[in-house]
Amino acid sequence: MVLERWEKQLNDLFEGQPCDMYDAALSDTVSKYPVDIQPFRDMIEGMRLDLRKSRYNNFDELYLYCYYAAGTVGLMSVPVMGIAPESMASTESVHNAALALGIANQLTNILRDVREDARRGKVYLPQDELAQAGLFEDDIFLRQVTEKWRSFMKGQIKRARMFFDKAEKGVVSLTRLVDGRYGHPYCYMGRSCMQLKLMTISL
Ligand SMILES: CC(C)=CCC/C(C)=C/CC/C(C)=C/CC/C(C)=C/COP(=O)(O)OP(=O)(O)O
Repeated sequence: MVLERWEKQLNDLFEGQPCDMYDAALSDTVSKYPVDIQPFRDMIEGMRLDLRKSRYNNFDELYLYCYYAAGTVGLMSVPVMGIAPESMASTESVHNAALALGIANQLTNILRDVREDARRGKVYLPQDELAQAGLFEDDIFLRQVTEKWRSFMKGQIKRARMFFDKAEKGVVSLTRLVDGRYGHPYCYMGRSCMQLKLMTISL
């Protein structure tokens, strides 16, 4: 299976034996910076989870998925971006901020793509919170924008914003910031916060 092959290639490239040019680029990065293999393994695990799971009972379960899908990217990025020696922040707090940025970004994508995901049979919203709000899956599938839905979504948007707030504190501690869509943390923050704002306005 593809994911097993990726896992094997991942181990190989971390040992300096890349199998293609993409792996060679990552292998080179791994040789230059103290990158840990675990977030990469966790990302593959997330893909496995996504193949077998289409509902999330509560936020804890959803958080774990968000960690696999995007929190991992935050943890992969920190060793490359570097923590400024003069920064007073602990390594742990910078990792937590990077993790929070990944979670915030993934939550935003989930809220943005609710309908598209539902069409594929996927609901990445906590089932217990949907039930508490008096919502049923048909409200999603039938695209019912009711008062209940509006209020539920406002709560979800608020939570995503909280993760962005948590992330923001860590950015100042980074040393090597690269511009571009998949580079600078502020790019993710700006783009996703704009998406959250547009969602709020359209509710
Ligand atoms: C904050 C600190 C201390 C460090 C930042 C470390 C970084 C760069 C973290 C990035 C985390 C992050 C935003 C991960 C998400 C990666 C991901 C799955 C991107 C795809 O998302 P979009 O680009 O929004 O997707 P669409 O193309 O569907 O819109």
